[in-house]
Amino acid sequence: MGTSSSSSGLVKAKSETLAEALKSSSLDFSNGDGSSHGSKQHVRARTLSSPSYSSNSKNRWNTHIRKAKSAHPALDLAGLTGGAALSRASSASLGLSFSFTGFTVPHEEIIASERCSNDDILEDIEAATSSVVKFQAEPTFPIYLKFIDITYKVTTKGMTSSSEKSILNGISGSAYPGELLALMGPSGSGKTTLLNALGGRFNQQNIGGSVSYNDKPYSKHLKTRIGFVTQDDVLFPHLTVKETLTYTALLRLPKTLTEQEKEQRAASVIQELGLERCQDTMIGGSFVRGVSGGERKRVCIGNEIMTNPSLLLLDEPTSSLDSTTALKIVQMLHCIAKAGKTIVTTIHQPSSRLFHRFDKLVVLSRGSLLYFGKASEAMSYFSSIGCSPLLAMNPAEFLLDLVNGNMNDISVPSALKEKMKIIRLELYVRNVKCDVETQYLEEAYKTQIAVMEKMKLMAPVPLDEEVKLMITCPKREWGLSWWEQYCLLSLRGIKERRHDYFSWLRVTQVLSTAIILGLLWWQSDITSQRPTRSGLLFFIAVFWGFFPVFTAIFTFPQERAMLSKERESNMYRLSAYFVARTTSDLPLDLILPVLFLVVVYFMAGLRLRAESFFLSVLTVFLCIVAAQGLGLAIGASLMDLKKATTLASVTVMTFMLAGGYFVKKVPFFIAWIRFMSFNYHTYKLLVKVQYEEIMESVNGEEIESGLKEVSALVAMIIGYRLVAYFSLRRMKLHSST
Ligand SMILES: Nc1ncnc2c1ncn2[C@@H]1O[C@H](COP(=O)(O)OP(=O)(O)OP(=O)(O)O)[C@@H](O)[C@H]1O
Repeated sequence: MGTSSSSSGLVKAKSETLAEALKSSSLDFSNGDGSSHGSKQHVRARTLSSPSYSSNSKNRWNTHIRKAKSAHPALDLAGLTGGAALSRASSASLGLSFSFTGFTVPHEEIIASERCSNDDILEDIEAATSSVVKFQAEPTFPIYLKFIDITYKVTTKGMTSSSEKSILNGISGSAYPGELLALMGPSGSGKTTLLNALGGRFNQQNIGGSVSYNDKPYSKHLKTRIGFVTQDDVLFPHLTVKETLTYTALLRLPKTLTEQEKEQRAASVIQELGLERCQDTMIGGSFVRGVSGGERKRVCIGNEIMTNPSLLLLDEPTSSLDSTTALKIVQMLHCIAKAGKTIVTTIHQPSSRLFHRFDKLVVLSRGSLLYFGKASEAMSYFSSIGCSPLLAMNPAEFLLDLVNGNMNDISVPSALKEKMKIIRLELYVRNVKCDVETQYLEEAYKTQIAVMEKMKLMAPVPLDEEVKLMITCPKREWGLSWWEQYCLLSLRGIKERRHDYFSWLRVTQVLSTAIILGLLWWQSDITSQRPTRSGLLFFIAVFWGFFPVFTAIFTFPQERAMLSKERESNMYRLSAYFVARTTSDLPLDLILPVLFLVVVYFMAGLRLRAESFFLSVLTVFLCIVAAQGLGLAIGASLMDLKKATTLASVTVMTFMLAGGYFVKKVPFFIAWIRFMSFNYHTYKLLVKVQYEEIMESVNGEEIESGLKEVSALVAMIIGYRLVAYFSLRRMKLHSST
């Protein structure tokens, strides 16, 4: 890998000298995972990444650097302080970026750093380390993101006809390691759509143009390298902030870290995002009061930055935050970017202080590109095309006013003024709708910048082919084994549903039904063969076949957004999630029927034998698990609660009617329904348990061995769950696709 030139030798020598220097100043110079990586060189400052790292550690870091400087005065100081020379060394000669305390410093950053004074670099690094150094130091790779002529169309259905709507019209741009790219534009201009396209979140056939990552197209292996903070906060409402971030750390961080290290990482993210005060507060949601909107947003960001992704995409990370917190968040993103990550964020109305943190800017209006380039050059570009503010204005405010066509405080070129007059007249006379300002700005961009920018985008990224391939085809590794994932997901599920889990409402519902049944069938005589006794048994079969279906239906549709998000980031195996989600509630599912049957047994005077009580419990348990399977299958295959409840009510009613109590002989052409009815099998088993030694038949039905019924219920338990599992496997991860 890499070229072997004389400069690479020099660079290597410098790297070694730096290693020595850092060693002598008590810093550990090794690969991120502690092993030797051949040509890949990583500096890991363990002292700094330790959880005990505090604000004065910055000073310690500076001391280390200064010690290194004085020990090796011949060393390139700019490179040493910023890690820049080494980055240049490795990226130029080895085709790799240099991993510095867990993040890479890319080629561009290095070149940029040459223009800065040593103090600037030191300041940059200080800021970066203070924000990001606490994140674990595994090696990351740079991602050069380019997008050329992105188009996106959707078909919208009207009352009578359907039409095609263009959401994005040929958007081009780029974001490289070390850069923070902001997507700006009015609401509905296509920012989220573009961000989704950049994150590979659309079916390729819906989208035109090309998005490349280190000159390679999107591949699913990139999932682990990309962090995506969605506009809607997708979090479990009943978990606390600390629990949320700790579970993310445990599930998403690599196996190379111990459980303790993962927990420490979660703790440092909490500290980093200023969430210490609310770390034990529940996240909350529509029905539960929890943390504030801004805190929730920060938890979402924490979930994504936890894994140290190479490319971080954020949709409105500062919405609903006060200006200071928003600035803090953007400052942190800026620091993460400077540490070698590629960051793209949509933003609504940044303050001027915030605006100056952006390296690049995309300005959109109605899906068209009005500007792509350096953020610092945006104002001069717009003034070059005749649009500049008449009063001192925040640049972001000016840009938004401009693209929204609010020209009150903006000087407008005479050509545009003339055009606007004609259009207004046309508007008045013919009721024509035309956005003349956007058209003007779009044309201006096309003629002034677009061609030049596209040429730049065509240039290959400064990385070796081999390194590019390493990024698109990394080894897929889970953070935990299947069993560990299962245990952790079960525990998380139980914690999230702890309020439901021991719900007194459910207990009251079951107990009151049992008492009413007991009173209605009070001490019914088993030898009297009264048909009412079979009525009681049939009701039990229906009761325990009804509620589980309607509870289970909600399971996957309710967790769809979370499942989709977590699967998108390869957090765990679907099978581990599925088994955990469908088994973690089973203990309660066993407790409730036991309670129920104890009451009914004694009150209704059912057969008082330990064996028959145990068999009745087992029968009801099988019925519950089979009914849950049906609910899970319907919910997972439809993923729509309205449709699912409608289908489930029809199915459950049919199963009940075919359950052997109301209709004794079912016509042969629909006899199969009876065999699919868990009510039927449960009823038959309950009857068998109660009457086995007393009579040969009940209500004209022969009493046989219950093996057939048990097998049928077990087949349903497995079959319905398989349907649910494969439906989830097929589930599209994003509703937009
Ligand atoms: N699947 C779709 N079907 C129909 N219209 C869509 C679809 N997806 C996006 N749109 C429309 O495309 C436009 C751009 O949407 P997008 O969410 O990207 O805007 P935005 O700039 O992110 O807005 P905001 O800042 O309000 O979040 C909107 O008018 C939206 O209604």
